[in-house]
Amino acid sequence: MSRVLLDVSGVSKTFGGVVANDRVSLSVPEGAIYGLIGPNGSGKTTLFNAIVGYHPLDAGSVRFDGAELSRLRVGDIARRGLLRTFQQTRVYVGMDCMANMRISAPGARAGLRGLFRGFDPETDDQAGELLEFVGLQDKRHVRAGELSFGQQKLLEFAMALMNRPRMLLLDEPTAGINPTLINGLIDRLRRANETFGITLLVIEHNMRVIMNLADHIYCLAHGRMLADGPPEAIRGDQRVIDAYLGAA
Ligand SMILES: Nc1ncnc2c1ncn2[C@@H]1O[C@H](COP(=O)(O)OP(=O)(O)OP(=O)(O)O)[C@@H](O)[C@H]1O
Repeated sequence: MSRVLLDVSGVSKTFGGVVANDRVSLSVPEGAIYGLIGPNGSGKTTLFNAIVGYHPLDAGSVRFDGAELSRLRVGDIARRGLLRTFQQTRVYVGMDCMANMRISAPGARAGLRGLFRGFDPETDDQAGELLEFVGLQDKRHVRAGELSFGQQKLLEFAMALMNRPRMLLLDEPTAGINPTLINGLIDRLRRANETFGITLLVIEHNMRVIMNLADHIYCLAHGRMLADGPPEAIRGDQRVIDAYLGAA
């Protein structure tokens, strides 16, 4: 097995009286695709936020490639190659796809001026190639707001790839997408893992998707790590089944 890239150890986070993460630990080896599941409110998004520096931890540590992240800011963590996407897409609806890609290039956000000044050919080449990778090459000059929700998710994924991440945390990448596009998106996630070597940790409610995609699955319930194992073990784990039935 490859070496550990992301190592979360004993992470706790409380909001007022709500214990959203209670001493959560997990680790993801470099080059793997891991899943994170759990009923609504079990603490999955809170854990993603903790990993990428959106909020300070109450306790615990997050190490990425051996370095402690828990005191770093979001931007510093992103520069180390660890990025996340969101349940709701975050594309710029008034801009076309190319402009969305350009503004996602490292350093672009620091100077909006760059948008008007034009970008270097290398950035544009990379943007074009990645739009092609996600199947949006025909939509280069279409405003993101005119894309379907599923296409916006593909665009958001391509925007994340502009940063050449080492690891992506994906928060429900298939939520709200029609079944045809879901298969395309899964295929792209797998290819990003195989072709670019990007390690993935994926929150997913769609069991068919995560069972097919992930090498290994962690399951949270009530803020705690309930179980982890290969998909076939998780599928039959009575604790996991009970957690979902109890939450239904
Ligand atoms: N900023 C916040 N302020 C207060 N409570 C919060 C905050 N963020 C999360 N929580 C609470 O923490 C708990 C865990 O929420 P979280 O969003 O992490 O769960 P989740 O597993 O991602 O849920 P879902 O599957 O519905 O997205 C919930 O009880 C939620 O209400």
